[in-house]
Amino acid sequence: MKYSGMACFLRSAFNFGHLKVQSKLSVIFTMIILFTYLFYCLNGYCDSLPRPVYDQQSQFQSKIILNDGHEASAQQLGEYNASQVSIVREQLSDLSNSDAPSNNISIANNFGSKKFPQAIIIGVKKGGTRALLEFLRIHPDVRAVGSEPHFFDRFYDKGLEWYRNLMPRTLEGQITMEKTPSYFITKEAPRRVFSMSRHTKLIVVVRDPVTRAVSDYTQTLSKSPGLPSFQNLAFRNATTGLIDTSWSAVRIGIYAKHLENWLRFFPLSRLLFVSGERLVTDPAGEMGRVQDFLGLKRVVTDKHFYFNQTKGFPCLKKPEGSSRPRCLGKSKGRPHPQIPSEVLLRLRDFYRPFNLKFYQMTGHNFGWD
Ligand SMILES: Nc1ncnc2c1ncn2[C@@H]1O[C@H](COP(=O)(O)OS(=O)(=O)O)[C@@H](OP(=O)(O)O)[C@H]1O
Repeated sequence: MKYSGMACFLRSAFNFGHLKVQSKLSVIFTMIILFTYLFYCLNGYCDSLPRPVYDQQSQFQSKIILNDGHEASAQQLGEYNASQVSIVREQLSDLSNSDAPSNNISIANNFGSKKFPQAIIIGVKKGGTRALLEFLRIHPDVRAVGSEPHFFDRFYDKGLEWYRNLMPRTLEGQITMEKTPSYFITKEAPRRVFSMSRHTKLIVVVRDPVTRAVSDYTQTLSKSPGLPSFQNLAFRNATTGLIDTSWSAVRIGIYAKHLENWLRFFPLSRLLFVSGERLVTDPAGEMGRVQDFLGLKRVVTDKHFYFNQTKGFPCLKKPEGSSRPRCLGKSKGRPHPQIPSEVLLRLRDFYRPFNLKFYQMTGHNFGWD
């Protein structure tokens, strides 16, 4: 029954004897194209056609918000932990000034395969990690997750396959990357990354720990305006000037202590320390070092940057195929509250021995003292 119906359809489709040979040929040709297109769509290949940027962005955002590597419904979105949503919202706002977030998101890609990251930006929080990742994403051989996966600190129990599924697809020769600044201070992270791959390259963006602490405080203050003053939180005892190392804004800046944990598993050669200060004053120079470390051709150069006077930070010149230059969002490079100079001096004294140790461990003087 099915076959006789089909035969009838084909007979009537090709029964156009009254047409001239030329017209017949063009009708046959058109039908071949239509059938081929139908065949490809049924096999799912139509998905790889480029979509409008806004469509990709919304798809990208829902993937990020859920962080589960799968397409998800609005209901699942509502069920998702509120703090996660707010973290991701901030991460998205970091990218808000980008028109297409980066060239490797603006092309729908169903080719290649999802691999574990060969390189991870592991820290430090407020060091300039977002800037580094966005600058790297201009490189055609780098593909990175836009959000922070937090696999090696928060979601390790979800398993490695869950993690790999979050990664973008890469082609031969492309590097998969992600950034989660809290890995640097997570005790279990070095062992966990090592058990994924001992060859993972680790990048740490470090910044003067005093400025970093103020930046960290500024971020918390923006979310909780009733927060006590910086000095109230920084000192255990204001009279003696004893620093409260249990305050995370202070603790994160003791870089030497955290680095020790990583050096138990990885040789120093597997780590690259990027100066957060130089990333602002000489982004191209710092990007040169990063590309060398990753074994990439130096594609990202000074041609890609301009200094935006209003923002006070380097931004990306308009990338190819985009109409606007790109700066990071409002939560990056925001003004800091005024902290009394004696408080900052005391904090600087506190960090000095740790900084010296860090310079010795890395063989690099970052000039914070
Ligand atoms: N090009 C450019 N544009 C804007 N901001 C820049 C840039 N390069 C470095 N920075 C500095 O990055 C600081 C934020 O660091 P992170 O991205 O690591 O923050 S986070 O841990 O992901 O929240 C951010 O800290 P704040 O100045 O305190 O906002 C910036 O100083």
